[in-house]
Amino acid sequence: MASKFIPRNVFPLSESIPRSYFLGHHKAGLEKMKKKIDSVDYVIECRDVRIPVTSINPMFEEVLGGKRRLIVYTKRDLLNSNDNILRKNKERVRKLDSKAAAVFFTTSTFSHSGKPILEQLKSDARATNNLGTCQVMVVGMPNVGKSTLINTLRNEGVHKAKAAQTGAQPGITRKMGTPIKILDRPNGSSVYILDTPGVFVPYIPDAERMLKLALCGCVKDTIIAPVTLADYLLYHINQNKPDVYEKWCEPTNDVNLLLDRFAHQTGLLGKGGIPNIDQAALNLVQKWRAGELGGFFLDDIRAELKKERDTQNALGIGLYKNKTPANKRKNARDAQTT
Ligand SMILES: Nc1nc2c(ncn2[C@@H]2O[C@H](COP(=O)(O)OP(=O)(O)OP(=O)(O)O)[C@@H](O)[C@H]2O)c(=O)[nH]1
Repeated sequence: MASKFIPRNVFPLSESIPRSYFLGHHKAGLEKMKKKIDSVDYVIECRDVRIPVTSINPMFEEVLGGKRRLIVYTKRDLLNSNDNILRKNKERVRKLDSKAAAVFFTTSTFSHSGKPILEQLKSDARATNNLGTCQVMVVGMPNVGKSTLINTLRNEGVHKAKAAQTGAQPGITRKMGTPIKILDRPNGSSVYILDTPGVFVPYIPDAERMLKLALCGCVKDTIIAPVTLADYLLYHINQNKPDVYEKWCEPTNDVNLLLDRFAHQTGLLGKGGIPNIDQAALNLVQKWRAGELGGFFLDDIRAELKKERDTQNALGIGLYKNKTPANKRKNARDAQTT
């Protein structure tokens, strides 16, 4: 009788995994946001629903300050966890955003998906300038789907064609765009939206977070070795549904075996019939990104929330600032001395 397959429950992280991907246009984009923020009335922050914690960029907290904000978890179609897991995780995710005006889980590639967001903006986004136009800035990590969301909102809101360029690789938007109209409100005022370049963080101390961001496409595919990325994907697939790759290979923890079989069966062979393992690894990752190999959370949201809280409390920054008893005492002391 065949022995039962046991998936790995820990992924071996190599020290050689790069931890940074902070490019010139990320830095410039962040600077531009800082300059622009005073003339912006509202912020939409996009995060990838598969990595709801890992795709938070704490640097936005510093830049965006207290601007009224709604959070959009993008690429909802790429999750097909069972309803119970999804509901529980959505509740956990919402806890992250207690200060947000609203939270949405959206598939921007579906038509009409922007409707609830537009309804929210219609009633909630106020213009602070004399012209009565409201400016909304969209921010997020690279490739989370900001420009796609903008196009959907524009199409739904003012029935106009695509205005922002989109693409499967990060870094398609490199400069802050010009304002794009997405809504005419009954009171005669309009809502305009600004696209911004995706911004990464300067250094990711946790190598596993880097792998998650890379797997979701926030990092260029040349940064992490394709076989490492495919191995990390295999680790997650095995914990969720190993039968998604049964047409190529039996359940395995050996990425080289899977890639070898995949390369042979999909014709990825070089001279002398040698399988092109790197290309096989990239193709496998792309299949997952296209939703063909199951959709699941990469973040263990409960564990990530705890890790995030611990890190940010230690640094005294970000989402959890002011929330610990020690911080509350410090804030009370600060308030007394000012
Ligand atoms: N399946 C799926 N794909 C999406 C969705 N939203 C965006 N995408 C895809 O994700 C990729 C990145 O989308 P963009 O809108 O270009 O992302 P961006 O955040 O503007 O990227 P940068 O230019 O790096 O800032 C594209 O291939 C989109 O088609 C979604 O809801 N579902």
